[in-house]
Amino acid sequence: MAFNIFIDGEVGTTGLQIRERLATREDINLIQIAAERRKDADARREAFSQADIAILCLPDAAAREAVELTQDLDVRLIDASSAHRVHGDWVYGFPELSSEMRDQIADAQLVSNPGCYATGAIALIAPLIEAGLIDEEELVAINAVSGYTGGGKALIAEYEDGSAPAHFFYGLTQAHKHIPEIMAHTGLATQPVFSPSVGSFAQGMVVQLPLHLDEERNLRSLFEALADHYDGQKFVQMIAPDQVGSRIVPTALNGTNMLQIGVCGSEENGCATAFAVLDNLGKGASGAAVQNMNIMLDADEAEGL
Ligand SMILES: NC(=O)C1=CN([C@@H]2O[C@H](COP(=O)(O)OP(=O)(O)OC[C@H]3O[C@@H](n4cnc5c(N)ncnc54)[C@H](OP(=O)(O)O)[C@@H]3O)[C@@H](O)[C@H]2O)C=CC1
Ligand SMILES: CC(=O)N[C@@H](CCC(=O)OP(=O)(O)O)C(=O)O
Repeated sequence: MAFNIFIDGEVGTTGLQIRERLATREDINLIQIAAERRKDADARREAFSQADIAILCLPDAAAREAVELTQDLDVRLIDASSAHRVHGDWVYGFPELSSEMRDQIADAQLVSNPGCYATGAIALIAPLIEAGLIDEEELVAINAVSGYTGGGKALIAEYEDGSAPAHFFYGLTQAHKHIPEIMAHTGLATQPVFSPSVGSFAQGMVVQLPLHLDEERNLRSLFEALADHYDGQKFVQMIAPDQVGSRIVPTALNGTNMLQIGVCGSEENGCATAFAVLDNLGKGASGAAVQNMNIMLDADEAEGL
């Protein structure tokens, strides 16, 4: 028996990648509507009514509208947008965060995919708070670089026509849309200082968490806390301090659903960085959506990824 899946926003950046991941699967039947009717409420409602799960790959406002359209239908939703990430009715779709969260995803009617930067930041901070190596009251900073596909059609066009700079920082007023979910899903009491940036590559991302070291917080304890937390996770790859080398490359995991987590620095100098590498369109978007869908369908979690 095949499951009926509707990708609302199928011709957008995230939707296309999800379609590619699902196209060859025999256990999935894609419900599709003609591209020219993609914003037609009647056509979308008809598709929602046929689907077991709909994956929303839409701007936030359109994702909220989709929820309205499905009010009286029993379709389960996975939302890739940032509309519902701190909404109490929605399960946050980050199965590696805890086994409870994975179980909640499996049973959920409504799952919200984490943001791309938030995936990296939460992946580093939450386990370190849990291990007592970061205090919830600590003042932390998060630095990041993303591929330009994260910026949507306008930014993609700037890079494709050559008018965009090789690298730029943004989010300068400390109001980035991922900050609320980072706080909500780590427990940080004070807003972290977040410095995102974009480089001249389409996909890929590094999120860095700079940390000062002390007797308890050293390279080994940081690495071990993270490695313990992610033990057995098929989409997490740990990089020990002595394996990091001299460069962290944002494009290293492109085309995959993997999340690389590592720690590097100098105990002599008392300074370290915990880092996460991911594909902003993979584990940061379409890969995470497919992984959550697999968990909701009780399919192999790695199927299609
Ligand atoms: N790109 C990324 O790195 C990531 C994106 N996301 C999130 O995923 C969502 C989709 O992003 P992305 O794929 O980049 O966006 P795109 O703009 O590439 O795709 C969105 C698609 O939705 C369509 N659309 C817009 N409004 C409606 C509507 N009312 N009804 C039906 N379809 C509509 C658009 O059509 P049209 O082009 O005609 O407007 C487009 O095809 C966003 O919320 C984004 O924040 C999440 C993680 C990472
Ligand atoms: C490079 C860039 O502009 N990135 C986007 C985030 C990518 C994205 O769309 O994130 P969501 O997962 O929240 O949807 C931004 O900073 O707003």
